[in-house]
Amino acid sequence: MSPSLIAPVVEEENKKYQRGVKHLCDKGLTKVPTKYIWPEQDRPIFTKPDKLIKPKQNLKLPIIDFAELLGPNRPQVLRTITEACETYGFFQVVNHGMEGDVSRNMIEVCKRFFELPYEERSKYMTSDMSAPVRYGTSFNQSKDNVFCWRDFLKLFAHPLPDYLPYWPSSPSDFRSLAATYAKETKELFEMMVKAILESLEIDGNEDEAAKELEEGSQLVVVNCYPPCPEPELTLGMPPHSDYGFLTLLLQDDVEGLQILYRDEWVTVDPIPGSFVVNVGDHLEIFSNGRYKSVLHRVLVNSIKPRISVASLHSFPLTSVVKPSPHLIDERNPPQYMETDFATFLQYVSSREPKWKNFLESRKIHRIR
Ligand SMILES: O=C(O)CCC(=O)C(=O)O
Ligand SMILES: [Fe+2]
Repeated sequence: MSPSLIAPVVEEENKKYQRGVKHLCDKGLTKVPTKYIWPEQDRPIFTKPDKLIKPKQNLKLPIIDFAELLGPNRPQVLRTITEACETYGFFQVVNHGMEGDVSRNMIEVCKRFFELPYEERSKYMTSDMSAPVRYGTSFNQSKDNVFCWRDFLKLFAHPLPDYLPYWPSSPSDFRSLAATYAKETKELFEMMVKAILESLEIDGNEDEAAKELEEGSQLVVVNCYPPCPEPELTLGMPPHSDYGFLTLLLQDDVEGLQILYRDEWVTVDPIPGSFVVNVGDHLEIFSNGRYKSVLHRVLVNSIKPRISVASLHSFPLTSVVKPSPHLIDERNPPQYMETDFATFLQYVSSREPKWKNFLESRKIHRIR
C-alpha cells in the first residue's frame, strides 16, 4: 500500500492509544499491547524474564566538576569538555551550584502532575508543536507506527513571562517550582555555553551566536516512563539525537538512559543531583561537525516508574543555524546547510523521527 493510503489507517488506529501509557497502566495491564512492540532488531537485549544484559563495556561518562571550571583548573576542565564532546557527545556535570531542593522539587512536582486524573492532564493535549504547553505520549502520537512507553509534558520556557501563564495550574505549586527550575537551568546553560565556546576557541564576548544563545529558546520536556510488564519488548524512547544546542538532563535515581558508544548501547549510571549534558544537532552544525550529537535511547523496567526532565536549549526559534564562521576556512569548508526551525518542524511532522535523519538531511556531501 502506498504511504498516502497507510497514513489515515495508522492515524485512526493511533487514536485508541492517545490517552497514553499512564492511562493504560492505571487500567491494569499484564502484557504490552502490540502497538508498543518494537521490531526485534530495535529491542533492548534482555535475558528472561526481564534482566537486562549489560554490555561488555561499562561506560563511565566524563565528569565535569563545575566548581573547578570556575577556578584555576579551567583550561584542564575545558580540555575534558572537548574530549567528551568529540568522543561521547555526552558528559555529566557535578557541583553545578543548583540547590538540591530545586531539582528534587522539580522531579517531585512532575511526579504529582502525572498522578493527576487523566482529564486534568489531557487539558494540555494538542498536536500543535509550537503550543506553549503540550501533553502527549510516544514521540508523534498521530504518526508513529510503533508507540514508545513514555508520556510527556513539554513546556516552552524562554522568555518565561510569555509562557508561564499557560503552564499547568495543577498541582497548585507546579508553576512556581517549575519556573524556578527553568530559570536556574537557563543560567547553568549560559555558563555551559561560555565553556563550550571557549573549548572551541571562540571568543564568546565577540561572537554573534553567543549573544543569540543568551536570548535563545528553552523547551523543558518532562518524561514519564511507567513500569512496563514486558520491558524487553518496547522502548521508553527510540534512538534519537536532540534537536537543540545543548540538553541538560535531570533524572531520578532509576536508570534507563543509554547512549550509542562504539556501536554498542551503554547505560548511563545516574549520579544523584548531577546533570547529564549532551551535544544537540545545532551544536554539531555550529561546530561544523567537531562536536557530535550522539544517538541515545531510553529503556523501561518492570518495577520502578522513572521521571526525567530534559531542558533543551538553543538559538531563538527565528534564527538560522549554521557552522560558525570562526571554524570555517579553505581547509575546513562548511559541512552542513543553513537550517531553521520551520524546516525542522516540517521535517518531523511529516515522518517518524528516527536515528539522526534530520541532521543527516542537512549534511553537505562533497565529491572529492
Ligand atoms: O529520559 C531520558 O533519560 C532521556 C530523555 C531524552 O532523551 C529526551 O527527552 O530527549
Ligand atoms: Fe534526547
